[in-house]
Amino acid sequence: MPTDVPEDRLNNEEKAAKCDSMTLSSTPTVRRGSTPLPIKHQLKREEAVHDDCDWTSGATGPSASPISFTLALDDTPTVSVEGRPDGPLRIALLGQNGVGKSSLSVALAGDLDSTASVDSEGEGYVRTVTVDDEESTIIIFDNWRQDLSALQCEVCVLVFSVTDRRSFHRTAQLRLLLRETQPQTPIILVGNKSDLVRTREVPSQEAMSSAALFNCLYLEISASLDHRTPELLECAVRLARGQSPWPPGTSAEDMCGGQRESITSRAKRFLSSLVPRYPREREVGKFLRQKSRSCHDLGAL
Ligand SMILES: Nc1nc2c(ncn2[C@@H]2O[C@H](COP(=O)(O)OP(=O)(O)OP(=O)(O)O)[C@@H](O)[C@H]2O)c(=O)[nH]1
Repeated sequence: MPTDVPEDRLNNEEKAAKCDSMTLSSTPTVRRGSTPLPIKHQLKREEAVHDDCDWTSGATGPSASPISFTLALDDTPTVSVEGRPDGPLRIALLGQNGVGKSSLSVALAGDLDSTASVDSEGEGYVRTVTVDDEESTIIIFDNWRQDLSALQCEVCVLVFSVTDRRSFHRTAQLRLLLRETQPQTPIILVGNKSDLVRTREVPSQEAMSSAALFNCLYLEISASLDHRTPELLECAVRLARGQSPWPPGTSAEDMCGGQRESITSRAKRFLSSLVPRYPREREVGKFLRQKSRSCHDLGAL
């Protein structure tokens, strides 16, 4: 597994840092997904869109196992936060443009009118959440645009779109950079847009394997449909607290066990339950098979 970070990519991150003076540790700024970005950000967005990520990462094609909520490796991924952080828990969403970070941060922020604060000063959604009967204040950072080494957060959520292979490659790059700059920060790999089944480019199995390489969680969600976003939020909060991502008293087996059966096998099971299994039907089947065989042997007619 490569550990060296390509120098040009690091330079890009440095360039991005120079272009932008925002810092996470200072007062956070807030941006809604629909808020137009300043020109300099739009330019950076363009650059990122045209950023050529030519990483090969295995087979493409239809998803072998469309598991939507999965633990990649073991049930206790590296949790590096020593003790409980004092301040708000910072959750940073990173990923290529258009993968759904803004949509996800809004989904994670919940009901903005009552639970999250969005103002013109910051760049993050602040809300109070109760996870496992414990209240925590969290800040969700939608879009980190600076040098990754300056990123300060308790959990990094690397988002890609399952319909965009390049965005998946981008998360691999980001993970390498993060492991270089802050190896202790827990990472959650998130495959968004799982609702777009027909245009999927990244099979679940491949994403899981990739996450396993980095010993991080993999979750498949749909920010638009708010599918699995509550689970993501809970996992992120627990990891940020320095806990296991799963609810107390449960394990990865408990969490994923009920979802192991793929949609394909569920569909097969459903279809086979529709096929009549009466003796008369069997008789008809036998007759048809005989007839069919007889077509190959005209002498039998
Ligand atoms: N079908 C589907 N579309 C989604 C989902 N999440 C986001 N989108 C759409 O994807 C597009 C991009 O979403 P954004 O949330 O703006 O993505 P982003 O990563 O914040 O993009 P930038 O702000 O450019 O970095 C929008 O049209 C969203 O409606 C999803 O789960 N399913």
